[in-house]
Amino acid sequence: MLTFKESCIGVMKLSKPPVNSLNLEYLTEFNIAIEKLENDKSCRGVIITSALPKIFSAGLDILEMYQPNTDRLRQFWTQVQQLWINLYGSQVATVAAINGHAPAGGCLVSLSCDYRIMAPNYTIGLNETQLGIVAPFWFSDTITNTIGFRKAERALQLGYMFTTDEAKACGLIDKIVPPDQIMAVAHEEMKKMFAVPDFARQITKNQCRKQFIDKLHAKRDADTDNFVNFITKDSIQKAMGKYLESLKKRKSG
Ligand SMILES: CCCCC/C=C\CCC/C=C/CC(=O)SCCNC(=O)CCNC(=O)[C@H](O)C(C)(C)COP(=O)(O)OP(=O)(O)OC[C@H]1O[C@@H](n2cnc3c(N)ncnc32)[C@H](O)[C@@H]1OP(=O)(O)O
Repeated sequence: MLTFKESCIGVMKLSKPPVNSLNLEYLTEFNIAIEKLENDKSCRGVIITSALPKIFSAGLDILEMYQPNTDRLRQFWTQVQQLWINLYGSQVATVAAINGHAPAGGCLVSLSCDYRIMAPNYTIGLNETQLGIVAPFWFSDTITNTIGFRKAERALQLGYMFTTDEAKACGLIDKIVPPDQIMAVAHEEMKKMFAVPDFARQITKNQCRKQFIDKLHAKRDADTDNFVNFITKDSIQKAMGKYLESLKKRKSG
């Protein structure tokens, strides 16, 4: 993770080649970095983007979920939950500068921010069902809160990956920006949020989001148990094995 501060704005650049997949170690690093910025009194905003060309993040590292060690799998999921709690509940203003593809966990990271700008000709969405897995309730709450129930239900069922244009049309992202302007526009959008007194913006954000974060807090252990029980099922392991094979075939084909 490349993290630096530009005045009162923290910039986090995901930099885990080849595709910024989020494994246990990287999620832990991500959480530590965001918590550090959150606790820095001089930091009013955070921009999350990718240091890699063409990929914002490929989402959760599928290899963590394929033929897993159960203890590690539990730790992995605890870090995924924590990342969402940290980002969705963040008191600083957050902008996702999506400069590449953003499937599944990559999409969730961006949906957890306050504002999303995206470069053209990429794809974004919660494609979990295409892997034969199911987005948990807090993933689905987050997309529903962004694009509304009907569109979210349809997109979740299909595991639909939106083009940048489609994402803009349904409100999954807020603005389409050429890649060379994405950081400049992220700073402009940040300034708009800074024009509102921090405490008023923060209380409003809490009013909108707290109930959803509280819901996960109340069910956190059960959510981890569900995840581990679900992922370790033979049928789910088979489906994930097939998906991994299809990724490799697509590469060679
Ligand atoms: C009922 C109760 C329910 C309880 C809860 C249950 C379940 C929980 C749900 C868990 C949620 C999971 C969310 C996720 O994030 S799952 C991950 C989904 N991600 C994807 O599907 C992305 C797949 N990848 C791609 O589409 C493409 O790789 C790409 C990101 C568009 C990039 O394409 P390209 O540039 O062409 O690169 P390659 O495809 O060649 O990939 C390079 C390299 O990286 C490997 N790889 C890609 N993505 C991942 C990944 N997410 N994890 C691990 N590895 C990945 C790919 O296989 C290549 O590897 P090799 O070089 O070794 O071949």
